[in-house]
Amino acid sequence: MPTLTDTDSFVAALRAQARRYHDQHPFHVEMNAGRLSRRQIQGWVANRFYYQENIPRKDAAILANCPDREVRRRWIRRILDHDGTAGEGGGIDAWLRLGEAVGLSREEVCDGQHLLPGVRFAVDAYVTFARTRPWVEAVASSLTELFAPDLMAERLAAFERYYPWIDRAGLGYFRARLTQAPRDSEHALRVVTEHCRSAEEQARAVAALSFKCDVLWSILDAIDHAYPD
Ligand SMILES: O=C(O)c1cc(C(=O)O)c2c(n1)C(=O)C(=O)c1cc(C(=O)O)[nH]c1-2
Repeated sequence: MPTLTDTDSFVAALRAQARRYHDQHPFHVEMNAGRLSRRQIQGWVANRFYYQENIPRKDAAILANCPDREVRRRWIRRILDHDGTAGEGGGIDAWLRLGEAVGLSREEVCDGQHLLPGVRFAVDAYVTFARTRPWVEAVASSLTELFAPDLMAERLAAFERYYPWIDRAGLGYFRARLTQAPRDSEHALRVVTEHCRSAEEQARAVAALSFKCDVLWSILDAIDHAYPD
């Protein structure tokens, strides 16, 4: 049986993937230093929409593959957080408001006219991973959200400080994620540590998280390449 130390070192191995998180991508470094142009910010917002709109489909794939009712009952909230409900807009609506705040119409964000092939491939790979891999690995791949809150807080401050042309009303998405991401990642970490007991299962969870870091990095590579200035 694994000891407590095993769980500790497993969690440490997961957290060590922070070294490969996209906060260190040159595009994000430039963004947070206030050095991106309006066109670069617009390109990022338009392309990241494809990630946002596919997150609920990724989470629905996890639900479909998960036999554990307790996990499903908790996980379904993620879908509502993004899709919203009849009475309340969700994250996707909030992202469209961010689009408007940076000068993009809802239509041009929704119809994918700015969507780059590399971003599409990376996001599609994430959804396919959740559809085809064991559900616990897909849950592990969501753990990049352990690293997201610091980046979100830094991004919020940077947008307010360096990009005065962006309408403040459009920043609600990031504010909401500051509380949603820690709540979600804490749950995902509990699920992963409970279900990955053997060294092999733990290694597969770390590999899933590493894959996800590659997804996020590739998205920014494609954006960085298409919008050099
Ligand atoms: O802007 C970001 O840096 C960032 C990163 C991540 C992430 O680390 O996966 C997510 C988000 N945002 C995000 O907004 C979001 O809803 C989200 C869901 C997930 C996921 O894998 O389930 N990651 C992320």
